[in-house]
Amino acid sequence: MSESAKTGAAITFDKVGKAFPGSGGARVTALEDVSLTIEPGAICGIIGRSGAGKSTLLRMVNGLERPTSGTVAVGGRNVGAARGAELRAIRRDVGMIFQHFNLLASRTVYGNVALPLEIAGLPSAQIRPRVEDLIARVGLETLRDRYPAELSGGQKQRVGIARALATQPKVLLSDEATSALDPETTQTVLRLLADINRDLGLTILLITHEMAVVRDIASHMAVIEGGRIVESGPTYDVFVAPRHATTRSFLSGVTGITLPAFIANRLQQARPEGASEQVLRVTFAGRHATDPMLSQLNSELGIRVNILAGAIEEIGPHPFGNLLLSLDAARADEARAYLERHGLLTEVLGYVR
Ligand SMILES: Nc1ncnc2c1ncn2[C@@H]1O[C@H](COP(=O)(O)OP(=O)(O)OP(=O)(O)O)[C@@H](O)[C@H]1O
Repeated sequence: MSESAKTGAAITFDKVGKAFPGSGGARVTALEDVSLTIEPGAICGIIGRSGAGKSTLLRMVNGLERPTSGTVAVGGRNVGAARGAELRAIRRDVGMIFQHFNLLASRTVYGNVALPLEIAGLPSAQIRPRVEDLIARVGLETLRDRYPAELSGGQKQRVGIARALATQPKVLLSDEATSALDPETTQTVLRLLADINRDLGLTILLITHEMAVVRDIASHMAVIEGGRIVESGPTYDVFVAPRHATTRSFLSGVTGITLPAFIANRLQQARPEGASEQVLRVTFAGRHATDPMLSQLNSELGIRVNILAGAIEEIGPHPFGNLLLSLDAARADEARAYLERHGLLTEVLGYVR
């Protein structure tokens, strides 16, 4: 960037609630008691199912929605209470990108990126170099005079990103920005966002229903369900030791490991009478490896395990792995204690006869 970039701003949600008027005088609670702090320069992914409250949460950061209770602050400024010039100033600090790009069809790439600066009343001599810079940053120099209809989805999102950065915001909001893109284009857009975060230091808050997006880009994450944050923390920590059932179910989609059908169909929560096998998820992080552990279980304790499925993932530079195992239920407590003592995390998924 030719002009010095601003650093990111913290985003804080403090006991935020939001209710909408519903039909017949009823009220729809979209958010309840949401407290979350996103540090300056972090990339935070909010994941949740449809209707969980993600968009409502995001839209509070730029004042498109106001909380019914609690406060939302950007860089210490209370967004919900801001009006007029103060709200406009906050909005200049908060850029946003959208699932369907929201570009003006009648404007070229250049014209779309320049628009927020024209609205802000910047002199045209200052607009040109900044827009050229932004177009170069997102790699669209050769397409600057094209119209949106002449661009691919990934290129359109690059225009959306350049436009969102035009006012040199401290925060970038991403509303399912890669949901309409194919997996390869998703990766290039996520890489671009990560580069922007690294180079400009701005805080990125993104909402998604895809755990892979969180894994690939977010330093921190929060899981939202029924308007409440059910789990949050550094992405690596949540992936390695998910506590909430919703988090686990999102994770089972992304780790690519699910129980084989012949086991899943027979799985019971309670241990049955007689001989049975316990089905276990074992998670290992960083330097802990399972290979020696599983063979030591056999050589030291005489406990044999069956590996049902397994995969190794990376979160940023850190590897972590997941294994699904089954073993004699009568020896399972002993085996789990042994694995936990050696730094592995275990979770009982159920039992099969
Ligand atoms: N303007 C509104 N008026 C009434 N109810 C609303 C309004 N906006 C959202 N809601 C309700 O609030 C809840 C949360 O909606 P929200 O759009 O924030 O969820 P979401 O997680 O973003 O879902 P999706 O992924 O489908 O966009 C839903 O029950 C929704 O119907």
